[in-house]
Amino acid sequence: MNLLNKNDALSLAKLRDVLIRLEDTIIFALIERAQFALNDCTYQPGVYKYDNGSQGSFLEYFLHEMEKVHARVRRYTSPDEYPFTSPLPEPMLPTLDFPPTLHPNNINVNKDIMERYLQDIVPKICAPGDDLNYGSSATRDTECLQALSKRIHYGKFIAESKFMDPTQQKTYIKLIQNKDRDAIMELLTNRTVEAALLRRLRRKALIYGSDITETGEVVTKEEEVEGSTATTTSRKIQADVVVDLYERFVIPLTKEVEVEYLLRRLDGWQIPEDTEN
Ligand SMILES: C=C(O[C@@H]1C=C(C(=O)O)C=C[C@H]1O)C(=O)O
Repeated sequence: MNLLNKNDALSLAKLRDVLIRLEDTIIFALIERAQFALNDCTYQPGVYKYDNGSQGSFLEYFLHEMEKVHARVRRYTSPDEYPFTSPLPEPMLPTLDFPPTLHPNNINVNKDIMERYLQDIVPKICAPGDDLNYGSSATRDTECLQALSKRIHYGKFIAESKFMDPTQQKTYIKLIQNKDRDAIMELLTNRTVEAALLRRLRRKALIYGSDITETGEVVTKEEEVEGSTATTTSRKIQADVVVDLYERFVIPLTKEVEVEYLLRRLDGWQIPEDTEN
């Protein structure tokens, strides 16, 4: 998809294809991270001294330096004029800014992503302990966080696309004018799409998380299950963890981004006459 092409950028079907592809990115990023131990010291503030004077954890230092590079490069690649006719809140392209102060949203999405990732995800996918691979695990953490942030910030494009739907625009305008957050959330929610996503995600996590031999067999291991030995598939990541991550965290945050975006959608925008009540 070309985000600089307005038709592509606002086609709901194309945007949903991007979210589907990002499922693969996120699952593989988690699998990459899961090969290293927890390495808890990389998340503790003040363990190391940094040349930029930062007080944060090793991971925060790492993210900060990465984001500096991204910000510098973006300056040279942003088009002068973004081809949307209506304003999109900054930053226009989803990024993981750090330190996480950034968004014009009330919610501090990236701080939420970071907290939930560290509390809920890393301890479930990594072996407890320390394997001294601090640089490797911080690199993988960065990839996971950037993929999650990108996915969740796509809510802005999804929301714009839903708002531009001529059959829905009047209703959205009314709800936005009434600041009816709950009704906006209800209107933008598509439970069929969510349920299909969770089913697909479980299958992907089962398949991508398996090891395959050169003759195509799925690698198995012998395991003690309730007192007897059973043959189970050896998995690099538990499908439940991935599904739970989406159900409790990725989808709800994407929708919060959608609502926050829509609540600002009328600011500085002239409502077309034929849409006004
Ligand atoms: C992203 C969308 O909006 C909502 C959020 C979804 C998600 O985060 O996966 C899925 C369906 C909708 O409830 C969409 O409609 O595709």
